[in-house]
Amino acid sequence: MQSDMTMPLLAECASDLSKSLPRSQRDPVIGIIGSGDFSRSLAIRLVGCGFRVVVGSRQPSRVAKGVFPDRVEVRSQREAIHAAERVVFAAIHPEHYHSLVGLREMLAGKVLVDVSNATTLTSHKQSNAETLAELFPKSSVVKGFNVVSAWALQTGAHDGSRQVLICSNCSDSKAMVLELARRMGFSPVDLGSLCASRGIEEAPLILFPSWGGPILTTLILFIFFYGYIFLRHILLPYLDHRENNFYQLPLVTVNQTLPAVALVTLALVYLPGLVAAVFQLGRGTKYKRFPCWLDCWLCRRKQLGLLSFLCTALHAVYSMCLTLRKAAGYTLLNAAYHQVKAGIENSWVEQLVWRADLYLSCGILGFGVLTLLAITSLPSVGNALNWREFTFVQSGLGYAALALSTMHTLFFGWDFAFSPGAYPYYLPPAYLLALIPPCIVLVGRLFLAVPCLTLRLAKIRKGWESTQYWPVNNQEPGGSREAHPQQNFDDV
Ligand SMILES: NC(=O)C1=CN([C@@H]2O[C@H](COP(=O)(O)OP(=O)(O)OC[C@H]3O[C@@H](n4cnc5c(N)ncnc54)[C@H](OP(=O)(O)O)[C@@H]3O)[C@@H](O)[C@H]2O)C=CC1
Ligand SMILES: [Fe+3]
Repeated sequence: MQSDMTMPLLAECASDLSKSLPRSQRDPVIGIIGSGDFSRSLAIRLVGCGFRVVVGSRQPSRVAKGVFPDRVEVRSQREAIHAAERVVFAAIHPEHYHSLVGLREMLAGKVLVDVSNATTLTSHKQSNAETLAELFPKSSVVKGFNVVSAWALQTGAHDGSRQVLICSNCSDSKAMVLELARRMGFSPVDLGSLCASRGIEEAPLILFPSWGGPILTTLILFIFFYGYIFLRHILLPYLDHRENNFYQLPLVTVNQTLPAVALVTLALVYLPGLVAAVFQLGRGTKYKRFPCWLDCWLCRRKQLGLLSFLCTALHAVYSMCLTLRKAAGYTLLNAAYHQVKAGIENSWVEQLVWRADLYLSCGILGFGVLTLLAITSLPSVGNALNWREFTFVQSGLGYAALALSTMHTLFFGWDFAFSPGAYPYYLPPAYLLALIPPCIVLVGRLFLAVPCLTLRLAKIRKGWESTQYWPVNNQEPGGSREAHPQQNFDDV
């Protein structure tokens, strides 16, 4: 590595990068080898951030006009490396790295950024960045800009995809690339030495890393409620008195399961916030780390909320299709026949009409608010909101959605839960079980709204700490005391 030899120059360049330079000839020149898709996205982003870019192609004349913005120069690979002050991106596939060996001396002393992704998950292979470092021992190889899709490079999407992972054996070169990433509007994460490069390269291959837990939770809830409803409504009546309800399996049982899963999942979105608030109140500080399980749970709320939304949407569609079923037609005809036989002319029951209307209205409103929550959780929409608006939508409207869904279920149950007929085989209806978590959350939220608790929590979230956390020789809060650089989770 060239860290010793190039240190003063690299440091100088790093400080250059940190300055907000006007778009002029003084802008740092960045070289990109390769004129493919990634190169194009990177170049657009770089020029947009005030850098001058020279793309190095094997055949510059073959690169169509308009592929790159006008401010990007497309030259030969040699010219691009020569023009680049310090940083050269290798935006070519790793299989072709050896084709650059002839340029080794030109690349000596420069920072060579490897952006390649792995194509397969292997535990024994050398990473692409390590291969590049072996091929170019006189250059400082920095691994970086992975996980970011070409789309994110172009749009600068304000979500997790803004995070770029960076590692290198040369700390000065790494510092420079970290600063470059920051100037490009990303949130770079320093992962240490080049040993971390394989993990970085393989990161994009790991599918839905943050969805595993929420999907598994939803699946377990689905299996539990489906099994429970099957047992209570279908299997036990069949074993008991040969009542054949198996026709309910594909639609009715699924439609009873979905709202139960949706309700519990939605409660699981708001439960960790309450638990976190209880932790903060109990500890009297917000600077102490939450337990890992709570941290992890808090980070999965968006996914749980979206899965709850999916179940609710499916429940809405299933419910609308219920009347289209053959079974619904037969049931209606049978009921009409029995009514005629019994000589009943008017079957209108005012109370049941109110019940059905309130039940439907709460359901529709709850679904509407949940849809709004799902839309605002999209990065492009969420970014258009300021912090207070986002908190209002995600927390205020979130609780409204939970309350409406709970009321929808309560109106569905009406007073049925109090009749002995609701407990065949001593099993309560599934919706009663599903009501437990949201009721805990709503009651917990009301409890936290008690003024003395709200005020204490607000103080803690503004940085106040209980006296037990003051250092012995500095009994004044806020004095020279340094906050723990740990958990700072306000959004609970
Ligand atoms: N960090 C991230 O998230 C992402 C990283 N990548 C990585 O970026 C790299 C480039 O990907 P992408 O732009 O999609 O690929 P493309 O196939 O679109 O472009 C590759 C370019 O490499 C150049 N090249 C240089 N030498 C050779 C050679 N010997 N044979 C063939 N081509 C050569 C070509 O440009 P020319 O003909 O002008 O020389 C070609 O346009 C890959 O390593 C990929 O893994 C890609 C997407 C996202
Ligand atoms: Fe419903």
